[in-house]
Amino acid sequence: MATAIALYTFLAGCTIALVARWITSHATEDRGTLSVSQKDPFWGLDIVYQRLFKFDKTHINQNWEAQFKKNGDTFRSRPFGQTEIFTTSPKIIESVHSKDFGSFGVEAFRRKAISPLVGPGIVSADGEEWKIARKLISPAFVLPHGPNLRFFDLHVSRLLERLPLDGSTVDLQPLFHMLSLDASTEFIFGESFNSLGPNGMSIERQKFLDAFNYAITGIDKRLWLRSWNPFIRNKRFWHCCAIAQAHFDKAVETCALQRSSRYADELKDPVLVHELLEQTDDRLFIRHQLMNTFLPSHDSIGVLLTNVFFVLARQPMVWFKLQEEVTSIGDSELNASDLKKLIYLQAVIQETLRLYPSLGMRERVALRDTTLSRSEAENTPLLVRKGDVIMISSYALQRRKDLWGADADEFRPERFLDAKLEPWTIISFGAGPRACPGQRIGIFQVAYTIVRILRTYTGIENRDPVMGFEELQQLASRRIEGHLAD
Ligand code: HEM
Repeated sequence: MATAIALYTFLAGCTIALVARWITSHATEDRGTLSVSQKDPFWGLDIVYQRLFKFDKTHINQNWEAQFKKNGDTFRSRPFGQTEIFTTSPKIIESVHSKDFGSFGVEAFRRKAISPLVGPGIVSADGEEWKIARKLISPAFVLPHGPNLRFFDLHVSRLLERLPLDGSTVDLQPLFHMLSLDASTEFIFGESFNSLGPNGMSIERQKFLDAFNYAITGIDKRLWLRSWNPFIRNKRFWHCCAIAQAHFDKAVETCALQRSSRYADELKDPVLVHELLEQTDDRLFIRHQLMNTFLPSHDSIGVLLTNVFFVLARQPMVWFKLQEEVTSIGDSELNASDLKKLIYLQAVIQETLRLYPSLGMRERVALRDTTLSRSEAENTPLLVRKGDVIMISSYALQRRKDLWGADADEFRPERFLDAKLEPWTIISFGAGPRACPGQRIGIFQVAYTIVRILRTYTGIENRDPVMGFEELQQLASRRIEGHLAD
């Protein structure tokens, strides 16, 4: 009986909360000429059902792209009374990311989901808090002479040692993720995890990584559930967060002790922990900033390299063209400016990011009432209310046929050589003040790794029975399976 009363009280409470939310979200007000993607005008239960049960989990980005094809470049829906504006309009994207940057934030939906693991910091902060965090970590990304190769080169050499030379099959994906981990830990702590090293990672680091990876799956759920988060009960998630944080705390202490010897080597790239230790003694704050940077960086180049080789294995012509370009510069040592001159290689990386962006959909929440215009031709401005969510699909934007041509779905790197790009039609690294600070380092590392592989191997052959790109959504989109190269 008591249980039944509690259940009914709970359901009544939920209904009242939802009605209040529906009323306060101005459900009946005209939001410009936007098409609406839902049949149930009140709760949007049809779209909730569709997202939960009809969306193909291995093609989430394509599911959203299909919605844009059906409803136009900008449409809205209102699941449970929450207004969501989905868009691939370059003009709206420009406003949200740049012109009207201050009216939009991420904290409302990211903070509660992410901070149990990484704490408050750049990834989940808005306003002043975000500005301070961004300013603090920025010096570590300033590399006046381009990234230093000495250390990254060692990681790539170790990767190459693990690739067979006898034509046998190899799964590249886990190796690229190890490379990514080794490079990002080098950048953050000045000492790599060396997962590709001869002895592999230490047991302690492996324990940290397992805990961190498990916690990420929890964060992913929390991001999806938004305000329903408190209903998740998972002791293991909290335990894993604690393990990961303890590892970072210990690493910060060790780095603080090594500080004086660190600067003896002037040739080294800046290291994030040391840049932060220069600016503050607050260890908890430092741990938060480090973990906030580790989160987007630890697998970033791993995902991109995997996607590049996914394409190369399926399009040998692209591989041969790359090899021609790389051969033309001989066997000389490579620095950042040499790599920039390899324009076809740069185009291959850009084209991979266009078709397979690691963040296919990103959200922003309106922090105040504002208006946005959709295009030069569209006179009616779009009214956005405080609390509305803007969902920007870079995946669908970067495949729009009216922006990229009839062959938008095809992998054609030449498009980056031929034509001048229209602004705000590609946002693979984000854009505006919040654009990825690691873009230069990331592109450099990816380009360098590809060149080293091209110099070692004459060809590539796909041995993956799955030809299409199947996604695994885990904060970022990545491939489910590795592909196999020769
Ligand atoms: C090479 C592959 C990479 C890609 C495709 C990529 C992509 C992105 C994107 C799309 C965002 C913006 C997210 C948003 O708008 O909400 C972002 C943010 C960020 N990225 Fe990257 N990233 C890469 C590499 C890196 C690296 C190597 C680092 C660090 C060493 C890094 C650190 C960050 C940080 C700290 C942010 C948050 C910036 C802020 O909110 O102000 N990324 N990245």
